[in-house]
Amino acid sequence: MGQEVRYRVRGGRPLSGTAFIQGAKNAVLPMIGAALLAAKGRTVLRNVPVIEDVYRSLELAEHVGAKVEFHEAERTVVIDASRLNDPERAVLPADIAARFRGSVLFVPALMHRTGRARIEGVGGCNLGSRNLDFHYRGFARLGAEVTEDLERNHINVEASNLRGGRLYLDTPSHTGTENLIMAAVLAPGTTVIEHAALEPEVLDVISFLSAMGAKISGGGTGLITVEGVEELTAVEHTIMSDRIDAGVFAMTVAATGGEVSLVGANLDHLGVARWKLEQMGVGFSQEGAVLHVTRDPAVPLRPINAVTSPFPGFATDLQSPLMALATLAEGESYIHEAIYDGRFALADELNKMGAKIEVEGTRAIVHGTTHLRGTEVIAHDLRTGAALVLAGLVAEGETIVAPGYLVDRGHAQFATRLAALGADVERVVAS
Ligand SMILES: CC(=O)N[C@H]1[C@@H](OP(=O)(O)OP(=O)(O)OC[C@H]2O[C@@H](n3ccc(=O)[nH]c3=O)[C@H](O)[C@@H]2O)O[C@H](CO)[C@@H](O)[C@@H]1O
Ligand SMILES: C=C(OP(=O)(O)O)C(=O)O
Repeated sequence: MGQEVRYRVRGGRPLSGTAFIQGAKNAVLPMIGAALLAAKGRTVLRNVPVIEDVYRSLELAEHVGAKVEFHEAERTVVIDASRLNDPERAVLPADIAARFRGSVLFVPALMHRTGRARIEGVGGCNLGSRNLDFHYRGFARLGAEVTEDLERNHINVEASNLRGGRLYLDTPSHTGTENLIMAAVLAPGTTVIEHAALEPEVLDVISFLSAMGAKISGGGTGLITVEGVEELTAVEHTIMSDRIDAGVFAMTVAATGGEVSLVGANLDHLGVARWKLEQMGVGFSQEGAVLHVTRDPAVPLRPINAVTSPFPGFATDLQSPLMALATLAEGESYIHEAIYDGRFALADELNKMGAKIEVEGTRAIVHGTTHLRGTEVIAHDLRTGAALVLAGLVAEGETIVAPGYLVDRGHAQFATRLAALGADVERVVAS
C-alpha cells in the first residue's frame, strides 16, 4: 500500500459554509468498465472523483490494453479502448483487482472484446461474505463458460458466443445488475433481467450505455430489457454526484451542528436516509442543485431506528456514519444491517471512544447520549473510516483514524473539504 496515511481529527467546532460533492464512485467504476466496450473513438468522462478506486480502475484499464489519461484538475478521464483485443492481456491481476470491488465490472468488456477473462482476485470493502454468484451464473446463462481454478483461486471465463437470455437476481445486486446489462448490450438477441437494482448509479450507467448506442429499457422499474446491438460508440458523459459522499457530509453537519450548503447533492438520492435524518432533527432544503443542511446544536438529536435495504431504502454505505451519529442522540437507537454481515466492526472502534453500542448478529443498539473522547481507532473499511472522522469531529481531544487509504478509496480530498467548513482535520502521510 506504499505510504501510510492517517486522518488526525480534533473535535468541537460547528461546521459552516459550502462543500462540493464529488462525482459518484459507484457510477464511475462501472462506466470505466463500460468505456472498454467501445472498439472505436475516445470516451470522455467528466466529474470523475479523484479517489484511490478510480486510480486502481484506470490501472486495470491500462493493464488490459486501453490507453488512459486522467486530467485530475479537470476531473476528466479520457479512455481509448480501440486496441483492447489481446486475449493474453484479458487478466484481472490480484495486485490491482483485489484492492477494489469495481474490478469485477471489467469482465463484460473483456468477454466482448477478447472472448475471455481471467479473474485472479476481486476486492472491495471487507464487509463479511460478498458473493459474486449472480454475476457468474448470469454470464453463464448468456453463453459464457465460467470455471473455477480452485488451486490458484482464479475464475476463468470463456465467452466466444454470448447471446441474450432471461435472468433473475435473488436480490437486486447493484454491480450484478450493471454487469449483466453490460454483458447483454453486445450479445445478439434479447436479455431480460428480473429483480434488477434501482440505485441511481445504475440508472446513470444505463444512460451512459444508451448514449453509446445500447438499447436498454425498464431502468428504475426492476425489470430491465436489453436488445443486443452490434457496436457501441465512445461518447462524453458527466458522472452524477455521489449520494453517499453527500450523506456523509450531511451527517457530519448533523453531528457538529451548523449550516452547510452541499453543491451537487440531490435530496431524492438520499432515499430513506433523508427521512431518518429529519426525524433526528436535521433540516434540509433543496435549491436547484444545492442542498442546504442545518442542525441547531442547542437542540439534542433524537434517536432513530434504521434497517438497511436496497435503494430507495436506507443505504448500507450510510449505516456506519449513522451509527456514529446515533451515539450523540438522546436515547436508544436501533440499527439492523440487512445487507452485509460484516459492517459492525465500527461499533468496537466507537466504543473505544466512549460510545455504548451493543451488537448482536446483524442488529445493534446504540445507547446515547455519550461523550466521545479522541483516541487511535481503526478504519476497517471505507465508510467505517469516514464515520470515525465524523466521530472525531465531535470528540474531546485528538482522534487518529488509520489506515487512511480506505477513506481515500471513496472520498476525494476529504480532509480539505471538511477543513473548508471549519473542521480541524488533517490527512497526514508518514513515509
Ligand atoms: C462498487 C459498488 O457499486 N459497490 C456498491 C455495491 O456493491 P455490490 O454491487 O457488491 O453489492 P450487491 O448489491 O451486489 O450486494 C448486496 C447483497 O447481495 C449479495 N450478493 C451480491 C451479488 C451476488 O452475486 N451474490 C450475492 O449473494 C451480497 O453478498 C450482499 O449481501 O452495492 C452495495 C449495496 O448498495 C454498496 O454497499 C457498494 O458500495
Ligand atoms: C462497500 C463499498 O464499496 P465497495 O463495494 O467498492 O467495496 C462502499 O462504497 O461503501
